[in-house]
Amino acid sequence: MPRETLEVFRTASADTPPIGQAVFFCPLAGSAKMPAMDAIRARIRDVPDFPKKGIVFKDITPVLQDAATFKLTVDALADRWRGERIAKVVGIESRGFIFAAPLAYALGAGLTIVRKPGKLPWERISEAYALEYGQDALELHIDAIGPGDRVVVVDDLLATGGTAEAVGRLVARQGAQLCGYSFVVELAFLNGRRRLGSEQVSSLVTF
Ligand SMILES: O=P(O)(O)OC[C@H]1O[C@H](OP(=O)(O)OP(=O)(O)O)[C@H](O)[C@@H]1O
Ligand SMILES: Nc1ncnc2[nH]cnc12
Repeated sequence: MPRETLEVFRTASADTPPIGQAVFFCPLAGSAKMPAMDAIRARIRDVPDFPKKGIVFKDITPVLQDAATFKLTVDALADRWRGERIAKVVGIESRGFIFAAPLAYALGAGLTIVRKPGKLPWERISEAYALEYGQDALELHIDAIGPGDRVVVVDDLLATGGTAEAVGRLVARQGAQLCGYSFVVELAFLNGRRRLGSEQVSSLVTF
């Protein structure tokens, strides 16, 4: 197992309740008895050895499957950016799209999608970023955001920060104003926020 793979995906699992317990708590999500962030945290499932042996994958599908928890997750993301005159929410393929679209709707902002190579049909710019083996890239339509647009970049999870950092470069190349990055989950031990500029980063749940 390459060392970087282990570091990116390994997360502590001891403090995450089993999913059966989370189902029990669901009706209290967002109430005084169970604050929103705890309700979200309770529904993030650790999956050991996915996608490779030694990796603990943070599975967000239980957050999505529960109506109350999905709603309070989107509401919590929106609360961070309400009143900030955000013109575009930039969602990162693919799990970032899940949260970026309802956030854009909640803020009355446009949705901009950043996609993996070969998916966007129109004229585009591209930024490479490091993976465990070699490189990948992300792409943005040239007419998606423009000079002065106030934008927030959204993804489900911050690990090393390489993905979000590449998107930050795409945003900067278009002359848009990056107001910050929003994540549902942050793997703090990987220090991704330091790479992005800590003051720029907000996340709902930290492991
Ligand atoms: O901070 P980093 O170390 O760059 O890692 C975080 C990225 O990894 C995951 O995406 P993945 O590439 O697995 O794609 P997916 O959303 O299509 O599953 C996650 O959704 C983030 O985009
Ligand atoms: N541990 C992890 N769980 C889910 N997505 C990830 N992306 C990078 N590391 C991850």
